[in-house]
Amino acid sequence: MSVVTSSSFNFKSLSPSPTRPFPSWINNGDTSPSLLLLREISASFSRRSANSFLKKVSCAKSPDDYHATLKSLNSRGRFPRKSLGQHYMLNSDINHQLAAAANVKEGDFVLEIGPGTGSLTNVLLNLGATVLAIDKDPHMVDLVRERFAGSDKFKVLQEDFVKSHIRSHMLSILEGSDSALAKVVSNLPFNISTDVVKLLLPMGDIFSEVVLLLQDEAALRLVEPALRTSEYRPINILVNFYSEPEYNFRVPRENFFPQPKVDAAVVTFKLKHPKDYPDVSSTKSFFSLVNSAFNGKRKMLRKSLQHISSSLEIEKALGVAGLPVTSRPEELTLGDFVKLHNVIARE
Ligand SMILES: C[S@@+](CC[C@H](N)C(=O)[O-])C[C@H]1O[C@@H](n2cnc3c(N)ncnc32)[C@H](O)[C@@H]1O
Repeated sequence: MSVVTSSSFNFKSLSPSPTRPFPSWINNGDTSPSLLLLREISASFSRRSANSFLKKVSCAKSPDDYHATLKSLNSRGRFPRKSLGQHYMLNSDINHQLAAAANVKEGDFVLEIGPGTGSLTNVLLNLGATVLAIDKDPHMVDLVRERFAGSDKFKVLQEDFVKSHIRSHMLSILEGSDSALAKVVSNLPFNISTDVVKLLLPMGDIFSEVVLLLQDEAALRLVEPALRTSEYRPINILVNFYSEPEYNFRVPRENFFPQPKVDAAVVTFKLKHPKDYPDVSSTKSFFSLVNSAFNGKRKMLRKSLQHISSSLEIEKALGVAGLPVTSRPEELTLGDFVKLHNVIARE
């Protein structure tokens, strides 16, 4: 595995037409666009880290290594955009591990959010999957459309994933295919990860697995929240209601270009089929109860749920559900919320 360190990269320092003088140790004779870009970036490194960086670049063999990624972006005059969370994956081992976590194989249908330059897409297509990719950046869409123009197993849409009609896109792709359920594999922009989780996890009738590269701390909070902590939130109830989550492994920040300020982690959500969801009369009223409960996080449920029933009735329902009358939301597991909801719904 070749890990590139570019710790001092700064989005703003990257100018499309480099005019700053480059340090003499970088070969000024080569004027290829990617080397100019590389020099611009490297100008902000120390001499030692830049030397080791260049050495690693020259050793890299992947078609999506540091140099290839820069070249690909530079061929379109593109620079990573912070607002779009554009941190490109440089380590093809990680892309392979993402695909392996979802057990991607010949004949699978895979949704990829944010293909970027297509490094993960390439791995998915090589495994024999059909890929629907959605990217908000029209330049990245053009780039991957061109890169995979020869493949009839690739389709890309230029859309904001959060606003996309993903259910109808997937149903039209799966229609008439033998493949029962599709998979999601994605190196996500961190800023839309919560929205993506909320959108995709309730789609157990369409997807079997959702494998995401998330911010490490966010991943831990989603998968291993501790009861009675401030990190325990309604999204933890949602994650466990709709899926079996698993934290796979941490991905150090050095594997991305440009390097983010935080590490990432691969998380697998095995989606439950709707027939296996916890038994509640209405998911809408269940999550409405959960959200109301957490609205008054420090409050006891007999107070925060007063708009549903009187304090006395909530106390009674808590008792019937086998819970202390003084319960607070962060003390209840998914199972406890299900019991409480069903007791209240029966009354
Ligand atoms: C972290 S980069 C990952 C790129 C590529 N998958 C890789 O591993 O190198 C995130 C990608 O998501 C795209 N993106 C950002 N916001 C998006 C949104 N709301 N909907 C769809 N794509 C988005 C960015 O343009 C970028 O290509």
